Amino acid sequence: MENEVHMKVVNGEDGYVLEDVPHLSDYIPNLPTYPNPLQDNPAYSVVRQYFVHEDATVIQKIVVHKDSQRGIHFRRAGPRQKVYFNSGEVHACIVTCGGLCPGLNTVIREIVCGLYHMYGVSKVIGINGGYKGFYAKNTIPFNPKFVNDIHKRGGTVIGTSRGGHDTKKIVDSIQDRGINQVYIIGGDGTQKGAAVIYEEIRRRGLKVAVAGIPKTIDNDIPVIDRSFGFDTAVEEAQRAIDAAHVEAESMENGIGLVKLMGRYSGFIAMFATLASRDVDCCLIPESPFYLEGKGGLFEYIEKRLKENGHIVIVIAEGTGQELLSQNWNEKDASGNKLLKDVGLWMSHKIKEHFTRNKMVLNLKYIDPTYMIRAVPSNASDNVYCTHLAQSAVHGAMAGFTGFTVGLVNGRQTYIPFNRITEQQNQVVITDRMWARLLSSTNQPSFLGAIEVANAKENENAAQSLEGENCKNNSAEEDSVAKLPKGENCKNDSAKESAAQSSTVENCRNNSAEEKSVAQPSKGEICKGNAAEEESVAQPSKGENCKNNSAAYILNA
Ligand SMILES: Nc1ncnc2c1ncn2[C@@H]1O[C@H](COP(=O)(O)OP(=O)(O)O)[C@@H](O)[C@H]1O
Ligand SMILES: O=P(O)(O)OC[C@H]1O[C@](O)(COP(=O)(O)O)[C@@H](O)[C@@H]1O
Ligand SMILES: [Mg+2]
Repeated sequence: MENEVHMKVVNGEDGYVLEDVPHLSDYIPNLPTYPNPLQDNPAYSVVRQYFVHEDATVIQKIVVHKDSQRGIHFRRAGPRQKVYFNSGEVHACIVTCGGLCPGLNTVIREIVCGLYHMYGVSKVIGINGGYKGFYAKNTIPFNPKFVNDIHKRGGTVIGTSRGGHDTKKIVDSIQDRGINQVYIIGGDGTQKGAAVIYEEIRRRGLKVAVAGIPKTIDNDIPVIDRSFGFDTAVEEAQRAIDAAHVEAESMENGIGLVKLMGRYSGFIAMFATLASRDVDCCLIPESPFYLEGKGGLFEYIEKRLKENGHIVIVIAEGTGQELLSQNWNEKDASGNKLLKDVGLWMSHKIKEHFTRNKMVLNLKYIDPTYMIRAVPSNASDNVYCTHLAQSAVHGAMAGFTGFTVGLVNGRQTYIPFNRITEQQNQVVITDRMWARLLSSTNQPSFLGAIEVANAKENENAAQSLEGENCKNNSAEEDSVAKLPKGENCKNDSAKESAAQSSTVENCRNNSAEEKSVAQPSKGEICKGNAAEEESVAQPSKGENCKNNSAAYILNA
């Protein structure tokens, strides 16, 4: 099978780059268009400029200097004046793949309802049990009544699975059933699968729009501000941390150990720790640690027990796998490495150490990993899921294909598949956010001077515009590498202060999202605003940046 990737990159003035998404008209000539039925919908007719301008794009990096190039942009999502499907013609399907995540049912509900209520589409089916359901199972007919209450349930009403991605069989099934819009909800693996489905559909010249909706409880998908369900997961993790804290502080030398999800990325652990304030130590895959000796974990535990009588430790599941699973190469059906239980390993190690040192210890290990992803999404994730689903529907109706919908700097965008599958979003331990965590827990960084220097160097190398970008995703901030030694941002739940270097550094935060704004000179204003505002960054003059609803500003 041909494995061709069609990139659409448009270059403009002053370094403007649009990483565009494909359109059905790119490979099918003379497609008819229709007026968007939304123009006659009373709910939307009152909206000023409801349709998105065809040139509207969203900038990826909102922190700029006065001489910055305009940089990478993505196409803004939303309804278009013209659509490429008429209502009666659409036969849509929805599939969910990979691990569970809060909000899956909300996304399903809103795709179904969006298609019905906004575009008058009544043929929508669910593919049962992930990718293999395309060729191995019966489909589930959807309508607004069927999906009415599903957002109140965890999981996915159409089931999910790992493995079973057979591109030919899947596209045969799409073709045989006459499906012409495919909504694919899943993580990095799923989006890679969606990309090859799109390429095969294109190779066959089919009028079928393929839209991805990124799902990952680990928040490990790059480019986007955060993934849906992440907020819920962090909130749910609080319950486990609270329980661990209550247990630990009620006993002599109490240790509460909580394992949270995070295969390669420790975002849930980091945010749950920052939110809780009861955690004394947070361990994530991105930050190596060691147990024995000076500066090690055991020394720190002993110190905290002496000072405080108890300690709460949060550990992300992918942490320290190299310590406990050498020569372990088992994989799940999708090819993801199976993890060993680092929480269990850690509790044995701690007990062993303190027994050896004849210290009384009361350790309680809590593993809420599946509990935090099996719950229904919270209110804010529900709104977010609705927005994502509707953006996907608008995109497919407008004829875009081969895209993932995603929030970039508070705006809904269409992102080409390759952009979100080529790398993984990870906590950058040279960023202010991790420094903020270290300062809030007071834990050792476990890094020697050489490792710190290396981490900073790697991070600097990864940044294309030296000194002028912050990675725009949920947890990442402009790199602390640029701060003189010892100048970290400190955090204190409602009020935060960012320590300054002599030259720069404001940072600005919102619960799940952080951006940092370097302010080298003057006149650079930050505004918080509602999620739907125009104009993200104005690099040429004024250097303003606007952020979304929950944002607040941190001034050093
Ligand atoms: N490189 C790939 N190409 C095609 N399909 C893939 C690829 N990686 C994963 N998949 C498929 O995507 C689905 C979900 O992948 P998985 O890694 O389990 O979860 P997630 O999408 O949440 O990362 C599985 O059905 C798997 O077979
Ligand atoms: O659901 P499984 O197969 O037990 O796998 C658990 C894994 O799923 C996750 O929750 C999410 O992983 P995916 O995004 O790949 O679905 C990981 O945090 C965890 O390691
Ligand atoms: Mg994955």
